[in-house]
Amino acid sequence: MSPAGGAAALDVAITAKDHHRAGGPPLRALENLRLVLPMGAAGAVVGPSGCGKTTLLRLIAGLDRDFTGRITLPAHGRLGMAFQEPRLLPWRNIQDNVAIAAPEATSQEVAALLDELGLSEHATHFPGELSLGLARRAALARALAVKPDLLLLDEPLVSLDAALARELRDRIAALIDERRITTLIVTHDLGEAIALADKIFLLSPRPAHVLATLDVPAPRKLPRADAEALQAQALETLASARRSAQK
Ligand SMILES: Nc1ncnc2c1ncn2[C@@H]1O[C@H](COP(=O)(O)OP(=O)(O)OP(=O)(O)O)[C@@H](O)[C@H]1O
Repeated sequence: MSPAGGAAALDVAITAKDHHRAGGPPLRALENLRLVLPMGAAGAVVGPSGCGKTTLLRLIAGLDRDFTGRITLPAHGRLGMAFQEPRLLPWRNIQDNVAIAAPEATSQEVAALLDELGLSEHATHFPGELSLGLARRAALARALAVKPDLLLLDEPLVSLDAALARELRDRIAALIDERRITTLIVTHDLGEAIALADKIFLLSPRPAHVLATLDVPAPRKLPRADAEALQAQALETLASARRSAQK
C-alpha cells in the first residue's frame, strides 16, 4: 500500500543520477529521491529552476536509463508525455500528429479528443500555424491518445500568458478529474501544483531529493483562500525542511 492508501502506480527510488560532461566532473542531478504516487492520483513535482525536475521526468519516461536505483511504473506501463516544447511533427497537421502517435485510436476517437481540447477547428492546421498555447493542447491530445497508464507533463503552463495558462490549467484539471489517469506534473510554480495535484512533492535544490510531501485536500476544487493558505503552508514546510537540512 502506498502512504495515501491506494495501490502505488508509480514508485521511484533513485539512489543517484549523474550527468556526465565532457571535460568536467560529473554533475549530480538527483540523490536519494523517493516518490510514490497512488493509482489514479495526480502528483506534482515542484522545485527550483535547475534542481533536476526534467532529469527526473526523463528517467521515469525511460528516455535516460543511466542512473542507480529503481523505478516501478503502473501495470502495462503505457506512457503519455508532453514536453515543455510541444515537439509536434511540423510537416503533419494536428489531427495527423495525434493519429500517428496512437495508431490504435480510431478517427472518431482522435476527433473526440481534439474536440475535448478545443482543437476541432485546428485539426487540419499545421504546428507552425498554432500559438504556443494551442500547440501545448495538441501535444496534450497526442499524449492522451495513447490511453496512457501514466501521463507525464513537463511544465505544461510555462511561458503562457496568465489567461492562457489559466485556461489550459482548467482543461488539464478537468481531464484529470474525468479520466482519473495517474499523472505526474513537473512545475516550478507551487500555485499551479496546488491547483492541479492531489499530492505535491517538494524538491530540494540540486542534487534533488524530496524535502516534503503535501496532500492537497479537494484538489482542483479548492476555494482560492484555501489554496492561498495551502501555498503559505507549503512555503513554510519548504523553509523548515531546508533549515533542518542545513543543520
Ligand atoms: N544532458 C545533460 N548534461 C549535463 N548536464 C545536464 C544535462 N541535463 C541537465 N543537466 C544539468 O542538470 C541539472 C538539472 O537539470 P534539469 O533540466 O533536470 O533541471 P530542472 O529542474 O528541470 O530545471 P528547469 O526548471 O530550469 O527546467 C542542471 O544543472 C542542468 O544544467
